Amino acid sequence: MSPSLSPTRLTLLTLLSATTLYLFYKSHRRLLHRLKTFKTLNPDPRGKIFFISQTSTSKGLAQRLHNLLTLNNLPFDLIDPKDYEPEDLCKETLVLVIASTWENGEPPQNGAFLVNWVNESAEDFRVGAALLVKCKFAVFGVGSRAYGETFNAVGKGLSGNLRKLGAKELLEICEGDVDGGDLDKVFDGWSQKVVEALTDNLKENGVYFGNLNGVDGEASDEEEYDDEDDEEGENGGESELVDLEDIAGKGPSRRKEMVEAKANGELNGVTGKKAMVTPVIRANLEKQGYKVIGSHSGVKLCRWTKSQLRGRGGCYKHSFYGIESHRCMEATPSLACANKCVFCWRHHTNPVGKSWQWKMDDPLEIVNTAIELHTKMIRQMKGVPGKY
Ligand SMILES: Cc1cc2nc3c(=O)[nH]c(=O)nc-3n(C[C@H](O)[C@H](O)[C@H](O)COP(=O)(O)O)c2cc1C
Repeated sequence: MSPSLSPTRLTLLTLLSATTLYLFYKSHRRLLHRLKTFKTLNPDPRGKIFFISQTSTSKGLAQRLHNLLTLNNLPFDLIDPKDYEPEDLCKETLVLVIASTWENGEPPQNGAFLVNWVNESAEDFRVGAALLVKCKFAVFGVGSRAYGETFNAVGKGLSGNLRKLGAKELLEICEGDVDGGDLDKVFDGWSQKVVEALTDNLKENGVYFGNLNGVDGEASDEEEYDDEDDEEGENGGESELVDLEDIAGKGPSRRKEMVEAKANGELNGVTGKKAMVTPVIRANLEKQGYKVIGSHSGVKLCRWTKSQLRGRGGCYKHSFYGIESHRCMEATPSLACANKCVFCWRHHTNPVGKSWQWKMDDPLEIVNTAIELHTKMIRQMKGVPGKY
């Protein structure tokens, strides 16, 4: 045997080849992961112009803005919101809205669904304040000052609620008055400012709207790659946390559900129930550690129960009245008991006065989930081995 093929060298050579192959495989996976992340974060690199319009005044203005942006090489899609799925807003990075207001401060028909979705989401604590964090927006309101308090109510409401959902203003809202005699001049001035804001960004950052004032469309260092994700992928397992971007727009949407319900004659309060958990809400709740039950409830141990189980003090019920609600699930598990020691959003969002219509379909499942969470917690505290 030649010295170059001695067993030690052979082993070394094999090890080196295996390492090279492994590194190649890892870098390939890393590249795939980056591509996937980039796609998720930048599903559509074009901006959107929405027109919310009844008699085409706002639609005409939106078309004018679209032409101006195109002339300046700023790629935008002109969108009629009646053809748009609001849950896709989570994927947008730049949104311009031209919105008129009608009777009693209501939106025109073509934008009613989108406007209601934004308004309801902004008031729904389960949705969270970071839903549209990647999005920059600007609103131009079309209305008449003659209507007093409701002057441009739709534009103003949208602007405030988009902010509540985490979107950032590219420009402050601009309010056009159709009876003021200067609507075109005001609109053209605002449009020019939009172009300037976008082209300034293009000069500074090399992109016309990604990374606007620090809002980045690219993955951050932490997000870029996580070896644990990789291991999960390798094991063929699924991550328990569902990423908002992964789920948004993929599950059954609220608009689709409504269309289907209408086709089945189920709407208008006859037998129709509004789904409580849209894909966006579900993803948010699961990220917060809730177990979502049916389309109506989410359950997780309340922080006081956890604290009490850890011997760090309980809630006011214990301090003031000595009620040991953290032990309730051990003794006589019931829905009433679950209410005491699990946080179930039903009890924090009284539907009275809200448009939600729902009832509790699976009380048993709520209790069982509460018992399961409680038991897991206690086993964990006692150091019982197992997967929690
Ligand atoms: C019946 C009616 C009600 C209106 N109510 C309001 C209102 O509450 N607030 C407002 O700012 N403008 C109001 N306007 C003015 C409209 O917003 C205005 O006519 C606008 O140009 C309509 O734009 P659009 O064609 O894009 O829908 C109202 C107009 C009409 C005809």
